[in-house]
Amino acid sequence: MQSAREFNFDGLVGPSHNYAGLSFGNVASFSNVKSASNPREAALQGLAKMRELAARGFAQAVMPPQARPNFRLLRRIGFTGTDAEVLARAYRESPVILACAYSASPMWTANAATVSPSADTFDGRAHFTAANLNNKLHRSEEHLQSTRTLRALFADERHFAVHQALPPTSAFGDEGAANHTRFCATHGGKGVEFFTYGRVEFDPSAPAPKKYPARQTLEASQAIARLHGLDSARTVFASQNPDVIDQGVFHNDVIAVGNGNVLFYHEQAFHDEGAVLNALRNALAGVETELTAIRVASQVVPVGDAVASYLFNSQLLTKPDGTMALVIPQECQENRAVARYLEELVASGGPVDELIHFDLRQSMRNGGGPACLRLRVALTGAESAAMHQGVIMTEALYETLVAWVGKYYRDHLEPKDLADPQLALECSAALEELSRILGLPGLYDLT
Ligand SMILES: NCCC[C@H](NC(=O)CCC(=O)O)C(=O)O
Repeated sequence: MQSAREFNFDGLVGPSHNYAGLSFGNVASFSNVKSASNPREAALQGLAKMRELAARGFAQAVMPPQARPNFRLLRRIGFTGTDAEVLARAYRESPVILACAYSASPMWTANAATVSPSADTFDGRAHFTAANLNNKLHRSEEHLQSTRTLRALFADERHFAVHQALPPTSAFGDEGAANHTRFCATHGGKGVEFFTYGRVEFDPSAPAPKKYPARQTLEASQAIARLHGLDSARTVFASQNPDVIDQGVFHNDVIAVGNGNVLFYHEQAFHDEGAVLNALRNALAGVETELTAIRVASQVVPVGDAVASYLFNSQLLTKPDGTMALVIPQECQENRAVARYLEELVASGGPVDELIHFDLRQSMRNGGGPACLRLRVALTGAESAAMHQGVIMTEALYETLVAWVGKYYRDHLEPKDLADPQLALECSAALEELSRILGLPGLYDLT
């Protein structure tokens, strides 16, 4: 067995970060619709998290933002003319579609792809499948750039396979790693891959939410397991609890998180809690690992508090001494039930003995917490040497990126600003310079 480290690839917030209320079923996105955003602060909050975790010795990398606005989308649906004319007409005729073309959402890289480390796959390569995100117009084209970016970062086909997104239809609704967790004894050893879904396309009798959409289907999760060549004895599929989707749990990572042998979850997360725990225990026995389940009861933290605080959208990170830290948003400290629970958790003598909190308010206002902002990629030493090195977070890269943000980012953006042709020019100049900083020429197709 090779040793491996888990890298967290955090999405760098783009220069047009904004609140457009585009995600029906995501409570925060809906309630902050059309409020003013601060792209500069958003980017700096994300960078501060990356810097701190890198400084603590966690393997940390940055995933570049996507080009905005998406002129290809706007032109394809009939907005013609110069770039400035396209923007003016889209703003006049359909400001919501202009907002979709300007969506901030690629910053949540947990939705960029599903990743299976090489220890789990049939050919011993790390496999990635870009998520089609086809439940929402504003996210449905992210996979094009995600595939391009992943292929630029993980170009060496001896080590990596980057699959294109699943067919973009509701039968294959796929939201990437937000509905996927891997359990293992060590990152380099064989693991158990755990897929959660909200709906089954071809079984109308399967549980499904009534009010809000289920974004992930079983069919999509199964397709990814097939593409990655996972061993069925070490793969578990589980239905989310449709009732909690209807309370704002639009991705499973809003109500559960796993790391190593630990599953930290809310008692209402799954349709059949007992069956999920049994399936995980059995699969983990095959890799000589025992599941540690940290279950949070509704009486202690009601689902509403979990959604409001993003307690479970935390990162559970293994520290060098084997204990775990929970990376939480500041909102957890501000919610009385959650703050009290967390105090008990770290004092309990269990695996989690430290809390690391960050102010991620700009992201949280769109429904993205610490876990949404990162894509986990466990890599062996040879694999991490083979990936593109320019995205690895260092103090020097942090400082360069802070200066870059200072040069290009506005500190105030309102819906009407999306029609300003100057903003589009600022975005493309910023990304052109960023691709130089990261050593990724040709990262963007800016034609
Ligand atoms: N993993 C967190 C994803 C949050 C994301 N929010 C958004 O797209 C909101 C965008 C807006 O409303 O402007 C979503 O719901 O998919």
